[in-house]
Amino acid sequence: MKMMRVNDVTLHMSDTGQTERPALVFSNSLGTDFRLWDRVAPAFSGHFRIVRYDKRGHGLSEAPPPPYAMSDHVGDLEALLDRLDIRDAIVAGLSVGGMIAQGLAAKRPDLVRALVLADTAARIGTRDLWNERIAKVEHGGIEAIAENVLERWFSEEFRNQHPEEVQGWRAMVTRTPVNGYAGTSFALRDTDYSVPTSHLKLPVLCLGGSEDGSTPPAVVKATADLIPGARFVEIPDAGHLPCIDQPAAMIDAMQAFFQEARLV
Ligand SMILES: O=C(O)CC1=CCC(=O)O1
Repeated sequence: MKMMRVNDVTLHMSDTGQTERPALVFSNSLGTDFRLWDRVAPAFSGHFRIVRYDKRGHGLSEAPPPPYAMSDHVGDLEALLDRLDIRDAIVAGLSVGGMIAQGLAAKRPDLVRALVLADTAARIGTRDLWNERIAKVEHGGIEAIAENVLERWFSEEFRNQHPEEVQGWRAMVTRTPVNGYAGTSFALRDTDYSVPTSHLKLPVLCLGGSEDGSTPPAVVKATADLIPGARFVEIPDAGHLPCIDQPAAMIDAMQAFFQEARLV
């Protein structure tokens, strides 16, 4: 276990793969920890230094009281990469992790060489949606929203075919500290990166799961359309977490992008 204190918060992280090679950094979604990438990260460990971390309020990282701002999450990743002496990373972020990646690329272009934005957007949801979600978890805990979260994360077919696995993901989301879940929901509520994201100038791959109930493919594509030269790929039979239900397709799309953009 590796813990690092940066930006006034203690983060749980992992730093593996080829330490002398360029870094591929993963940032995960609301209610998940860095095990989210267990099926995808190993495919890249021969070519890259692989950095994963639990953002504040998630996994084993510290969970300060809410609210959080997206700039807190961006500042945490910025400080983590500075501390690890990493420049020119490929940052792959899913959902809010993809927003953190967009924010980092806009703030510190020296840290980010390319982006993989999976099941994310420049703005996710509405103010009302996040206010309602925050009220529910603050009153009823994560249990109060768990079933709805799983319905957005996974297609009905996946939930029927993999009930034990879905139970594991349910455990992950319900064990997320309320402070962390609500804190990050405030950050989502208050963030619209449409303008800074439209000014990004780097290779970007946007991925959308065809069955994503949270950021449907059209929403992801609308963000891809904001970014000059960004490529959009829809992953068939994938929900909000293609790294879980379609990891091979996600790996293929990333590998093709890395080759095309001469990142490997
Ligand atoms: O809707 C959900 O629960 C999924 C989600 C939205 C932002 C995020 O990171 O995950």
